[in-house]
Amino acid sequence: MAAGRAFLRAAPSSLAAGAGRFAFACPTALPLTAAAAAATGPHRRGRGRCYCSASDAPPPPPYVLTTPLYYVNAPPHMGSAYTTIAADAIARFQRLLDKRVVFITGTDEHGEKIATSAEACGRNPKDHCDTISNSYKMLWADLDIEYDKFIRTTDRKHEAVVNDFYSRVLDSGDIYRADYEGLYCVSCEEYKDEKELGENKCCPVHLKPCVPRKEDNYFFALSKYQHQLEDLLTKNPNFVRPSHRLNEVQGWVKSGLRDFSISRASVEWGIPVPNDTKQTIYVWFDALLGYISALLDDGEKASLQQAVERGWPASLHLIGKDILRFHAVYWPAMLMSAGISVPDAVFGHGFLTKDGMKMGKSLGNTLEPKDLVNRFGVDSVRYFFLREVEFGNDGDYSEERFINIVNAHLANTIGNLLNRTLGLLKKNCKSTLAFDSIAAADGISLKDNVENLVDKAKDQFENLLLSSACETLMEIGNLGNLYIDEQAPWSCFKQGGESAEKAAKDLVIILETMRIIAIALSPITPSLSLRIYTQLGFTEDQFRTLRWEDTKWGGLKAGQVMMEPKPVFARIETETDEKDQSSSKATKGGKKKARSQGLVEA
Ligand SMILES: Nc1ncnc2c1ncn2[C@@H]1O[C@H](COP(=O)(O)OP(=O)(O)OP(=O)(O)O)[C@@H](O)[C@H]1O
Ligand SMILES: [Zn+2]
Repeated sequence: MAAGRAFLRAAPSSLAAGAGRFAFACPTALPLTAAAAAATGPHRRGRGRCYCSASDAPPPPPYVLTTPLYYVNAPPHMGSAYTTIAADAIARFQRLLDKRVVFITGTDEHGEKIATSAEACGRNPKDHCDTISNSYKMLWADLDIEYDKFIRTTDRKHEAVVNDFYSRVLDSGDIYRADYEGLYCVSCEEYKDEKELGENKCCPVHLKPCVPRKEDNYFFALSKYQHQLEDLLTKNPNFVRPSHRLNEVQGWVKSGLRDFSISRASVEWGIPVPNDTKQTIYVWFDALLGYISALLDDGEKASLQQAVERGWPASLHLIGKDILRFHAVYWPAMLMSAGISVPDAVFGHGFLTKDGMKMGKSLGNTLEPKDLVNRFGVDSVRYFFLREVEFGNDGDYSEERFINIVNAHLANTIGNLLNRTLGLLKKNCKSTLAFDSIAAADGISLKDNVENLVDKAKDQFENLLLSSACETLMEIGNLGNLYIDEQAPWSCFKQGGESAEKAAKDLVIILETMRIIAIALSPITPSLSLRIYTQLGFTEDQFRTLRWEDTKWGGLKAGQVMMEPKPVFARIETETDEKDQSSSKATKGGKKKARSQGLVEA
């Protein structure tokens, strides 16, 4: 195929299936949840619903979002979890906007590093890949990750797609054979330019000396795409985000692109090069294709064309900055060569660091996400990393900071406010709302402030400013706390009459604020949001069908009965807390401790 063909956006011929938890099959398209089918019939749009429209109009293209396919040289760590949590939050936000989301993750399983790691564990490579790939899946379940597709590069369908792709690039005249000599970092699986290496020719990421290598390989004519890549980056400045990374990529391209080798003669654990079984395909020329082969359903005809028609191009590749060159330079050029649309955007976030160094499997300086979940709960882990690290920049982990942030924001600002309010409602209103939230907020500025902040958070989510979105939503919580403290409904109830009526309205106002926070924060803290939502008297099924537009003020109606107040978030106890508690027990009968856990009224 000619390299210069038009890059048309593929019209999806059918729809990507959701995760296999839906019980009812729609006859025409996606499966439905039992509840959605019972409540609404088949023609609904959104997560867990079918997308077949009554008018039979073609469905809009899906929002395809990917994480890197993680290398199975070792089990996942907090760095891999960070990208996946961020992607999950973005996918959940897009689903709230009623987009048809295909969230892809998976594992990259070929190459020298995998073969070596398998040997070190005394396993054959396939068994090793099965074990490690599974550990990723288990961690994603622990972290409330709702992916739609999990691709493994050892899947058969993937191999078929890689073969088709290789043939297309060959037909474009972009593959040739040559000798190559250079310095290689096995951990990066990449030849390095000497000028980017540190002392003793060490890789700057892995701090290990690169080794001289000479091979007779197949090459991809990257240099041919210099102008097309320059054009792509100039005409579409949003292709690489954040903007400082675009500058970096433009710098690489401007400095001149060198063809790169796409096969390895010395590596057996890989997909054989078509028509040359002595070589295997270079791991990156294989793994990147996983984003396309993931779109295929299991069991369907596996071909590149079929996969592309399933929803390509990707809307967003979310990656760490370490693999930006592969995604923002090599990958679009490869796609151009094969006559396939380039993705809409690549976002390269920063590193989680430990003592200033990138946390990574090769350096072994990792933090275990499962330990953090066991100790602090999944919402804390998701919230802390997305709130604390400005998305795009590096961030260092500190346990003290983790505990302080999570306690201040999730336990105090959110959990305690809900608990105090529900406690007052139980004591004074039999846990039942006396007013609609719209009527209760008539003339109250808090309502306008909440609405403005929700709009701001939506904008921030849309622009991937995840930390800022958390901050904005916490501002709403702070306004709620300020409001209840200023209005002091506990004393108004005691006064009776109009004051008590006003107090009953104030409780509705706060609970409506909590309802809105629960929805808007659900991309970040889905479990916590569900607990808040069900305490407000809604069902889990209602929670699952929520959309962003449900953040509009007015969801709570008079007569709605709230649940028993139960702390929705357990404050993380520290040694200082324990000391405080023993002294407060002696003086105040433990009231302080109880309040810090969200157990008592103001
Ligand atoms: N310290 C980190 N901070 C943020 N993201 C990370 C970090 N480490 C890994 N990731 C995520 O994982 C991707 C790299 O995946 P990979 O499986 O190669 O893990 P790795 O731990 O970086 O491996 P290695 O240390 O061998 O390079 C990154 O692009 C990023 O998405
Ligand atoms: Zn390296």
